[in-house]
Amino acid sequence: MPRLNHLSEWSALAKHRAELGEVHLRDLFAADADRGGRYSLQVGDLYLDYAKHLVTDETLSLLRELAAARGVNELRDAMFRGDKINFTEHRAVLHTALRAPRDAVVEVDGENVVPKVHAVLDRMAAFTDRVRSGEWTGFTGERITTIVNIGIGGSDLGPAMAYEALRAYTDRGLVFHFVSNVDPADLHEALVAADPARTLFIISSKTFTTIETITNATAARKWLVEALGDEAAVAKHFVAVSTNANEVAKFGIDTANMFEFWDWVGGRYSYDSAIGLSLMIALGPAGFRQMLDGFHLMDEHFRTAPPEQNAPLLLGLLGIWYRNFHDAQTHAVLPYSHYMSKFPAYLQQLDMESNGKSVARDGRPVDWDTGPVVWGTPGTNGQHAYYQLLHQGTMLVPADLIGFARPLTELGELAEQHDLLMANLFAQGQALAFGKPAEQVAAEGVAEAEVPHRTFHGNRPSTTILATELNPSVLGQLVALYEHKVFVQGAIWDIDSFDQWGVELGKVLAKRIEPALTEGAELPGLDSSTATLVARYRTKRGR
Ligand SMILES: O=P(O)(O)OC[C@H]1O[C@H](O)[C@H](O)[C@@H](O)[C@@H]1O
Repeated sequence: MPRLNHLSEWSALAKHRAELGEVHLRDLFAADADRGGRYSLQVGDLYLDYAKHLVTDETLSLLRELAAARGVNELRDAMFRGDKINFTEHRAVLHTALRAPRDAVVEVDGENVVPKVHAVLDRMAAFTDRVRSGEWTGFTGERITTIVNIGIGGSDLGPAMAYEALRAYTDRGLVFHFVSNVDPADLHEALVAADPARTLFIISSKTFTTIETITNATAARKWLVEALGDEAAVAKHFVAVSTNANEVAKFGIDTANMFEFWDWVGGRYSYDSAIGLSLMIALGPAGFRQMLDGFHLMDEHFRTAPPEQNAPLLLGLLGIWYRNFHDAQTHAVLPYSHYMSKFPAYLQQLDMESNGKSVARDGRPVDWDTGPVVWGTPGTNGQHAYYQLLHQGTMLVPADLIGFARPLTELGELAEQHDLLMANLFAQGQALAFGKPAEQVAAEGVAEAEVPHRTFHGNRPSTTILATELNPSVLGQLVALYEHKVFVQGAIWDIDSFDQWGVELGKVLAKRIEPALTEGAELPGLDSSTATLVARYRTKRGR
């Protein structure tokens, strides 16, 4: 297959981009009274409005032609089939099997993995029921009331994000902490008010060798054993989630208390696996299943919907349009929901660890840009902080505005504020797209010298995702939408979206540097900048 930028479909898009020039959304809307209706999709509970994008019918069809030329559908089918599309690690990529129904068949090396998936889900559900009912007690017979997930990256961000998003559906009698940082402050804050006799630790690590997680888990075990005065307490207060039974046993957790997953689940695609155990305890097995069904709904949509109606394909292609043909370097995700506060951070790993690559499948450097910086915080807070740059800065920042039509019933009378929240979402999409022309500003009587400062050029693209309400299924649909969007982009950029070699070097160097900090070990050949920092640190640390 020719390199991406040698494809005629690529050149056609570049030519089209030049021809479109600075066409304004005001004109695109004026020319088509039904643009808002035509440029929209409904998938499950998600309504996607993509009318406020700098695209025409021709742009969209050229983008779809690029996807076809890059074999996006073929690679998608290979992923769902269990082919080893993670080619640098020779692994299948089957997070979609984690949410497949019980009777589905997905084979890896000739073995159907779906029964294994459901066997673990069943064990998780049984354990969850025991913890929630109080049947599973701590070492001294007390009921478990605090659950601490210790994990990092994909073994933290998914459950932490989803717990926050779905708080209203959780057992409010249980307290949850998600400890990830090797900064001792993180564990300290989780334990400071916790009662050891009532605390359950879930040690979540695909490899069970991640230094931050093992360090925190070791400290937690020490805290527990010291408090309860018996090593035997570990069995009642520690469970593990991992693919690596040997390391779990070495750490001292009985593998009977281990929940398994597999090497064909990438870390950042893993929270539907046993990595979601803390979340399942929070939601209960039925809520967790609703979430998995939401994921599955989007999987099926992605797998079967025609290109014109395929939401992940569309979002992926729009991202390509801005990244590669408008030089947009970042992508903002702006949820208009307080509960979704951790969603952008979750997407950062999903997107940036997947597509922050610069080597193509053929081993040569890419000659095109790949993944953008993904960032964001909940609206409306961002409006009073960085939206200034979105509206009047010099960068083009495509944005996803995410909102929910119905407020949660739990909010009671407070739900009245929801309309104001959503009015802000709609207003921002409108302001970004259409701006406020100088003539309009001047007509309002603004002094001439101030007119340019108060003018909004507009033409800043956004997708609006309006979901019915925030619930487990809808969250699953949303996350899967982004997973598959990232997949589409990786396929087009011709990179391996499922490895993460870029995180390795720092880990190796940290291991080398640590003995220099603790024991003053020599570090031959250390650069003068790092050497000075190390020496200064030791002095200030009193060593
Ligand atoms: O689950 P673990 O093996 O502990 O890995 C935790 C995380 O750390 C790694 O360095 C990777 O960058 C992540 O993809 C992974 O999710």
